[in-house]
Amino acid sequence: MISVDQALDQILNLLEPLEVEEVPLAQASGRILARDVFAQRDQPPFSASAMDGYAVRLGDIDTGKPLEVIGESAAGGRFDGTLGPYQAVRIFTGAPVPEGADHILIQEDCTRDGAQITPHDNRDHSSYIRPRGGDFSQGTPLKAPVRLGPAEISLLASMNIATLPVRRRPIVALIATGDELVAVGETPDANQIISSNNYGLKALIEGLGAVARILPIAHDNADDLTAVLNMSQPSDLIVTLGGASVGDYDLVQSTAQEMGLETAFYKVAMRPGKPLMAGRLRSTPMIGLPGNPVSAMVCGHVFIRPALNALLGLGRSALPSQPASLSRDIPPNGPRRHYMRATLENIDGKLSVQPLSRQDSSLLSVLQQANALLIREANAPAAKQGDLIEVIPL
Ligand SMILES: Nc1nc2c(c(=O)[nH]1)N[C@H]1C(S)=C(S)[C@@H](COP(=O)(O)OP(=O)(O)OC[C@H]3O[C@@H](n4cnc5c(N)ncnc54)[C@H](O)[C@@H]3O)O[C@H]1N2
Ligand code: MOO
Repeated sequence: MISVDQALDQILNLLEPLEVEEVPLAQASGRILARDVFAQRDQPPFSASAMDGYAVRLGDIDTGKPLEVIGESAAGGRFDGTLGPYQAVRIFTGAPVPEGADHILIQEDCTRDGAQITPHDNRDHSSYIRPRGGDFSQGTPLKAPVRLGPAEISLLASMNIATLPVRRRPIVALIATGDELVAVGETPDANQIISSNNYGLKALIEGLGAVARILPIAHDNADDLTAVLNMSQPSDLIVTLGGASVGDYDLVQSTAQEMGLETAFYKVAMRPGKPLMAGRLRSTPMIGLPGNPVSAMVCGHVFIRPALNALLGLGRSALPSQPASLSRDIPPNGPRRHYMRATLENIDGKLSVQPLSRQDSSLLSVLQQANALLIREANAPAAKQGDLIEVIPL
């Protein structure tokens, strides 16, 4: 059996970043920027007022003398003249600061009487001027690769970048296998269960900006599996669910091999997830996940997430983990790295992690209560309450 790190490395070796396509900004949410893009303009494009009030010369208002209001600068327009001594221009938030002014006197800090304003003694001392280019200037890059969330999208809009080079969305074909499975919404007979793994994986995959195609459930025979595997195009990755272990009806690997699968590895020293398999079927990378529902989802986090990141040009890396303090003693671990379902809490700024009491890989209700995977290394000795241990937040 190979280690989790070796398995991930071999999976990543099967994958190349996908092609780049141009999309309009309004359709770029959640996509991965594939090349650096550059601001088309300065922002703000002029020095701008941050408040409603009066553009003045700071030296004038310190004297306590009244100032004469000689014009107005509102957002979308500007005051064209130059401010002279003891003059003020009425100004609004976002409007250009007129020539000669170096300070915005907010309207709460003065009294207006006709065309005159008198500054109050007890004033706010901020200048309230946003300098030209203070946010970014023309040519400022947004560096690739980066996932485009709301902050990036609004920044790019402000940079006046109307279309963007992004990675094509990976297409993942999902194949659940097993005679006991029926699709959600159908009526199972007494010996059947509802197929959940394909829906859980679809949610995980689509949350990362990829497209999941749920194919028909394959029955536990080579003909049916072959027929469904033959439906897997178009796809950038084939993920099978179940049929991975050593039982008489675990036929995924042997059937795929008949179809030309080149196996990269089979079996990983991890719990849950031991019967994981990966390879290349014809030209498409394929990952065979174990059928136990929690095993499938844990492998989804540990392998499918990094695999999709690789297809999206986000590099080759394992999911980030961080240390947290154990909230109770735990026994030594066996020979496989254990990803324990756990709850992670921030207590007074310190992360505390508690493994859930039931760790069987069939328990979706336990997975749903977990918000982290606690990593127990292979053959780790017993750990004590308060020990620091690595966790992957989910
Ligand atoms: N003698 C051995 N038996 C098993 C071993 C082993 O090493 N020796 N490994 C165990 C481990 S670990 C796992 S994990 C499972 C994985 O088996 P398979 O990948 O072949 O999965 P199945 O047998 O098809 O199913 C296991 C379990 O999960 C349920 N299942 C399957 N697919 C779905 C689905 N889409 N949605 C919901 N539930 C699903 C299935 O009904 C079974 O209950 O093998 C152990 N056995
Ligand atoms: O490793 Mo299996 O994946 O325990 O449930």
